[in-house]
Amino acid sequence: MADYSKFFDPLSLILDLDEKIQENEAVHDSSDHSSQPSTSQNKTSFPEIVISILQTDQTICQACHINKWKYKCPKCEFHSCSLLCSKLHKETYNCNGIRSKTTYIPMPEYGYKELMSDYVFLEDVSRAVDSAHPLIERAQFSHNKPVYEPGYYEYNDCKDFKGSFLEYFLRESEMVHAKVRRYQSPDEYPFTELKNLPKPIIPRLEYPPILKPNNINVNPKIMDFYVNQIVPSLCAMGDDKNYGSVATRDVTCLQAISQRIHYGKFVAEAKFRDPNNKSTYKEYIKSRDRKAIEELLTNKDVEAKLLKRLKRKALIYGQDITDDFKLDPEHTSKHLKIDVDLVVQMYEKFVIPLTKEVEVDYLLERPLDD
Ligand SMILES: O=C(O)C(=O)C[C@]1(C(=O)O)C=C[C@@H](O)C=C1
Repeated sequence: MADYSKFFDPLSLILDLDEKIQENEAVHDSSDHSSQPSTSQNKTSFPEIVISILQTDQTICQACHINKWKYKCPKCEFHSCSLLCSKLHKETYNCNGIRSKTTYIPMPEYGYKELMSDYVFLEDVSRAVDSAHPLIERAQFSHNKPVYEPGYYEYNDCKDFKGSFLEYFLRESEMVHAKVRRYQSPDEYPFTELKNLPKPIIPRLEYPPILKPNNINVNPKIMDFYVNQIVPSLCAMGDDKNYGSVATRDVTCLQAISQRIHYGKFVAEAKFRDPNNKSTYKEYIKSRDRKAIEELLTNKDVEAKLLKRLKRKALIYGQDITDDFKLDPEHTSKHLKIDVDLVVQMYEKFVIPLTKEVEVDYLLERPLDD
């Protein structure tokens, strides 16, 4: 953040100084009538006055140092009293006044508005693209069934592991990630049970405690759907022997889908905090009415928009850029590396419903008192 201790408008400082000096002199002049003799030693010195102005109390505008502040810059928290002072701080600190989506906000100030704004931001960057994009990469390889067959390989470094090559590779990846505290982040959930993962080797990061404590983890469902439905329908039949490449892509896909779906917890928290719906949510939660909760949090318009955007993005990112490539305005499948309709269907039939399931589960576990 900018160092405001050095910020001042010279003109206001002079005016302010003048005022302080006059006040100071008035105090000392009037003290002539008191029992305290006025001496040059007990007058406030010039540097002291400057310091006292620069260390103004927290209620004063940080631009003019005269008026009480009224506005707090959403980006850098600069306090200003007027449009003019706000403009001045923007110019001086080259601040655009737009709240950074990644800025940490202390929990008491983190309400429905911030949660929704973060959610919309994340929705943009991660909900549609990030979880669909890796699928395009995975679709470049054949199904490669052995990757998913338990016991296909024996693992010399862990003889008693009987899972598939994908599960082995996922577990190894998650062990490394656990060491660098990936699963302490409230939007990251491992597929491997936490008790089988090593402790982080670096200290815990403090995240704003937005979510209420909960144990919801739908990764077993995601794994099942991914291996048995997504991969076989998205990839060409057969075996091209690229097992390592396939496993790396699978891990990326699974993590992206998992993050997207578990993000439902944040969405649910935001929806619950919405002052317009809070009491209705509470009522449905108290009566354990899953269906009513789901209906209340469903927004069909958002779903339709999301699917439309997903299709557009998959069409664009899924284009095969060959030498004779020309952007196909009709988006015909001639240059496509992925079955776009299948991706959309997958979201419609599985990703969105499971996100909603997470939202409902979270709300049913959430304490009602705040
Ligand atoms: O955006 C929301 O409001 C959500 O709850 C998330 C989501 C989704 O999975 O994308 C789920 C349910 C809503 O009907 C719309 C979208």
